[in-house]
Amino acid sequence: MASVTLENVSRMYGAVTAVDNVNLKIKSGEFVTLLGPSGCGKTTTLRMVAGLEKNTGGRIAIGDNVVSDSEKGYFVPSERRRLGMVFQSYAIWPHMTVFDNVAYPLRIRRRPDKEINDRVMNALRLVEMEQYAERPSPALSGGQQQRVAIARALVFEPEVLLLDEPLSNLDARLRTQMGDDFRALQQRLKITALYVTHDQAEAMALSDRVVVMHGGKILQVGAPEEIYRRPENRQVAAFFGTPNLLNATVKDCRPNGGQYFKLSVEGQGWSGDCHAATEMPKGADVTVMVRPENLHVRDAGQVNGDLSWSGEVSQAIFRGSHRSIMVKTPAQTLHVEASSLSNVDIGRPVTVAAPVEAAWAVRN
Ligand SMILES: Nc1ncnc2c1ncn2[C@@H]1O[C@H](COP(=O)(O)OP(=O)(O)OP(=O)(O)O)[C@@H](O)[C@H]1O
Repeated sequence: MASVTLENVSRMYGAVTAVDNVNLKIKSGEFVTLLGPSGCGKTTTLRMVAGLEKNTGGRIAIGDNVVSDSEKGYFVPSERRRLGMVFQSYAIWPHMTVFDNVAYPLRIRRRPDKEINDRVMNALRLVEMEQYAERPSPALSGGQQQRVAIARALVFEPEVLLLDEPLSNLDARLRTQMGDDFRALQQRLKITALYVTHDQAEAMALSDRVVVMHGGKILQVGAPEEIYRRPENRQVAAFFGTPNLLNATVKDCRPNGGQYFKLSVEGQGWSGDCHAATEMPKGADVTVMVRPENLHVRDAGQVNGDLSWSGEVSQAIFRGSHRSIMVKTPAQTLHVEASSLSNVDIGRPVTVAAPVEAAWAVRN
């Protein structure tokens, strides 16, 4: 398996900059996901690595081989890049059996029958579909068709696998299961994978690292937990779920002994401690992020946390797996995700609290 390197990669369409100076190194065997809202440049980035689109700036390398260098006018076509690709529309041919679908890329390259048979059966075994080899493709479920598409992408033992929203045609339950299965397969085979999705939960569950994109640029690259818990700015924070974002001012900042700084902050009618990645001057305006699942509702006055707010319950919604509780405070309404067993009356005065590890501050 090979690494993938993008150096100052850009793509212009006339005056539109679809991808703007992207730098990224995907290590051999790593699973990296490009995540971002519609139009942020994910697909264009993937298609440039695939060789289906030419970069108008920068260089792309697969392993030690440069495959595209816009300054030198050098471009290796897609079919010579040793890539496997899986797209949203599986592109399974309905008039062929499962075996023939997977064999197709080998047949057009006129490989010997014995090699075709061995490689196809091996690829089908990897996705646990060998017993369906002779089945006509239309007689498969969506999840099975997707596995055939993955087998076909693997049949050439590609150096890198590129996947563009491959699970988005599946229903929610199958999507999670296929995602988990695919992650297990990727780890077992140590495939280098570049994956595109706009689904945050999918990106977090599958990836070694997530690349958050916006407007053609990379906003942040990091392990899923790092990006979720320690976003670099308000935009990345707001991209995952529905965090509480509170305006505050820094009163004090000191090293925390570890990697982070501990801040004392003050907002409208509240104060407390939180963590930050960088040192912040006294008086600096910050946004403090606290995720709904890390907030706890207590009886009024019962302070049990490093940060707390006084307020009144304005709404409580049963959602099956949890209960969404809205608490109106002088600063703003806080969203708390509590156990579905918990129950609170509307209008009741409460204290909302969070531990210091759950509160993360970024500069405004
Ligand atoms: N062939 C094209 N001609 C002109 N503009 C294009 C072309 N392809 C893409 N774009 C523009 O480039 C930008 C990035 O598109 P891209 O498809 O990479 O986004 P995306 O993040 O993959 O979005 P989605 O999730 O909707 O697929 C968009 O503004 C899009 O309109």
